[in-house]
Amino acid sequence: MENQSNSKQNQQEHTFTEGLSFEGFRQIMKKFANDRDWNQYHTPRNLLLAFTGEVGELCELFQWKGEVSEGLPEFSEEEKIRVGEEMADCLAYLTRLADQCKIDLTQAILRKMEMNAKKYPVEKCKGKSDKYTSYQEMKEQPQGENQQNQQEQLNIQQQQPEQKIE
Ligand SMILES: Nc1ccn([C@H]2C[C@H](O)[C@@H](COP(=O)(O)OP(=O)(O)OP(=O)(O)O)O2)c(=O)n1
Repeated sequence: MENQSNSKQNQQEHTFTEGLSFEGFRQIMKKFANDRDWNQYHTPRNLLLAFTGEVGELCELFQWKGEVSEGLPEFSEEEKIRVGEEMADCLAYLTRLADQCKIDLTQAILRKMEMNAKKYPVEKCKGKSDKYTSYQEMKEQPQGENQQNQQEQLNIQQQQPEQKIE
């Protein structure tokens, strides 16, 4: 009986607690910095360094564990809490960084997800993890010339990443 309810729980979709938007979190972090007179330290470069430091702390928790599974069954409850804390620190600094750079993070996320959907159409990439460049359509060319042209196109795309999805 207990096993049945456990497996039912495992099948349930994992969700985040509702009620916090990116704008809400921006305001929380802004107030946190304002209250402490820390805007003077929260410069873009400092925040970027702090962010990467926290990414490092998150990586440290996974270091030497080998591959871990969905839901982190290999981690203790305490370790899982630490994982959440480090993720929160990463997001806190990223949110502050976006704010201090005057980037609308909500808009940037929505725009980027739309770009991703166009770049990785379901019908072309379902079940495949290839980079989008591997299935981009190439103009019909005679053999040999086509290969050279593909390499040239890849080189151009690598130099101009913002034009990749057009
Ligand atoms: N100048 C600072 C210092 C801290 N924080 C906030 C953002 C993070 O959410 C958290 C980071 O705090 P710590 O630098 O103390 O880092 P940790 O919480 O990871 O502590 P430790 O390094 O001991 O693991 O506090 C901040 O906004 N600006």
